[in-house]
Amino acid sequence: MARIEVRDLRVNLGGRTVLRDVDLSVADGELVYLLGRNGAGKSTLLRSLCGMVTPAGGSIRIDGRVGMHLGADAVHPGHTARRHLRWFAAATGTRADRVDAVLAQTGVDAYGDRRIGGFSLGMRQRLGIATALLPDADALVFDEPLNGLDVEGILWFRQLLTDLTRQGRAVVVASHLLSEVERSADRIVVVDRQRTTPAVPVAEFVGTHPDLEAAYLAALSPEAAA
Ligand SMILES: Nc1ncnc2c1ncn2[C@@H]1O[C@H](COP(=O)(O)OP(=O)(O)OP(=O)(O)O)[C@@H](O)[C@H]1O
Repeated sequence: MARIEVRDLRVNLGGRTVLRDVDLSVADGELVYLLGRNGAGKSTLLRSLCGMVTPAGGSIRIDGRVGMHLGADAVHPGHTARRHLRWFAAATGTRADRVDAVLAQTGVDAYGDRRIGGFSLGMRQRLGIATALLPDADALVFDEPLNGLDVEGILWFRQLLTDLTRQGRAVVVASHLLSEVERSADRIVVVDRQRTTPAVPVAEFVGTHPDLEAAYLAALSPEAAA
């Protein structure tokens, strides 16, 4: 049984269907990237995995804990990074000593006692990544974690994803950065017209196209009909 199992998922938001017929399985040690246009439904799928959106149909099963980073702004600006993580640890029943560990792991320890309201986007992304790492989870979900990271941060995050999957964790990431997807995805899913394509390995997805970008563009529905 896969760590993450989504079957026939349907999600309605604001009176309209955002996702339908979504199936997705992610095994331990696997990194699946979600691609798709702005507004396609990637965040909605990730939020559904995390139990933050109630599906209108279908099922979602995740075996074990989920670590989540669903956006750089899901924090109280008046708190320090350390206080945010302590609060989050208490709220999720996580051992308090993991706060210092993830602060160091993500580099947030350099500004851990500053208020989040004064953080740059990259600093907030790192804090979000720290929050996802905090529960030492079996499954991890990251929504556009690369936006705002500097070059060293992007390299660091790529290595982090490799480490997380080598440790046997199931990881799902939404991103528009095809260069990163190409480098590290095990499988790719495109969210388009409320549906998802089957999760396939990068080489299979690219097929006879010259590169991932060409394959991705070919996989999209015509924009006018989206
Ligand atoms: N709370 C909400 N109420 C109503 N509609 C919503 C809500 N949240 C999202 N939507 C709609 O659901 C659709 C999917 O949005 P979602 O944020 O999942 O897209 P996305 O693929 O993550 O986009 P992006 O690449 O821009 O981050 C959009 O049409 C959006 O307007």
